[in-house]
Amino acid sequence: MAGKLIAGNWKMNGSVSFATELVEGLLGKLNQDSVSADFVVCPPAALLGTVLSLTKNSDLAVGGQDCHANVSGAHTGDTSAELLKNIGCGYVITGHSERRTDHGETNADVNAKSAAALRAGLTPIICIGETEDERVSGDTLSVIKTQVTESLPDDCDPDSIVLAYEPVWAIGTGKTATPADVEEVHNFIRGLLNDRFGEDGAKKIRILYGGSVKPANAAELLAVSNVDGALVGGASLKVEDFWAIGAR
Ligand SMILES: O=C(CO)COP(=O)(O)O
Repeated sequence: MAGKLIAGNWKMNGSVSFATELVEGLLGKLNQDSVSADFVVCPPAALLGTVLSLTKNSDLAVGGQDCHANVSGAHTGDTSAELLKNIGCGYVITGHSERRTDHGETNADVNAKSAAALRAGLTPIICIGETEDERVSGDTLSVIKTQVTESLPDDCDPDSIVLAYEPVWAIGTGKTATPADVEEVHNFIRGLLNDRFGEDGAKKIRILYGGSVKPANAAELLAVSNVDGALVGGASLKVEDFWAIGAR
C-alpha cells in the first residue's frame, strides 16, 4: 500500500470559478511541497470537465461522486463508470450514505456500481457506516459486516478498491468518532478483509475514515491503526484545510 489517500468529496457544492480557484490552490501546494499522501478531489459531475482540464498531467487525481451500473442506455441524469473513465477520472465514490438515504441505494446497488467502476478501470471508494440509531443499539459491527459483505463485488481485486468508513452520525455534524471508536471499526473491517482476501490481499486495501475530519483532528485520526486516509466533506472545500489534513 502506498501512503495515505486523502479524498475530497465536494458533494453538491461549487461553481466553475470556485472549482478553478480550489484546484489551482491545491496544484500550487502539490508543486511546492513534497508530500507522501495521495490527493483526489471528487467534484459534482457538472464540474468534472473543469477540474480535469486543470489537473491534466498533475498529481491531483479526480473522481466522480457516483456512477450507474450500466455502460450506457436510457438512464436520464446518470453517468456511467465508462464515461467517467473516458473523461479522465481515476476514482468514483460508491455507496455514500447520502446516496443510500436520498436515492434509496441498497448494498446490492452499491455492489453493482462498484463492479461497474472496476469494469471501467476506475477505483471505487466504497462507503459504509452505521447510523446513530444503529450505534446506540449496539449494532455497529453487525451493520458494518453486512455492508462490507454485500457491497464489495464478488471477484474484486484488492489492489483496485478503497473502502471508506463514514459513521453517518459524524457526517457534517461536527461530531467526530473518537480514535477508539474508529480503531475498533477499522480493525474489524481489516479482519473482514483478511477473511475474504487473505492477509496479503487485505493489506493492499486502503480504509479511509470520513466524518467531520478537519485539520484539528486529522493527525489524531490518521494515526489510528488501519486508518489509511480520509474522505473529507466540508473541509475539502478550502485549500488550506484540505491540504493541512494530508500534508503531514
Ligand atoms: O460525507 C463525508 C465525506 O464523504 C464527510 O463529510 P464532512 O467531512 O463534511 O463531515
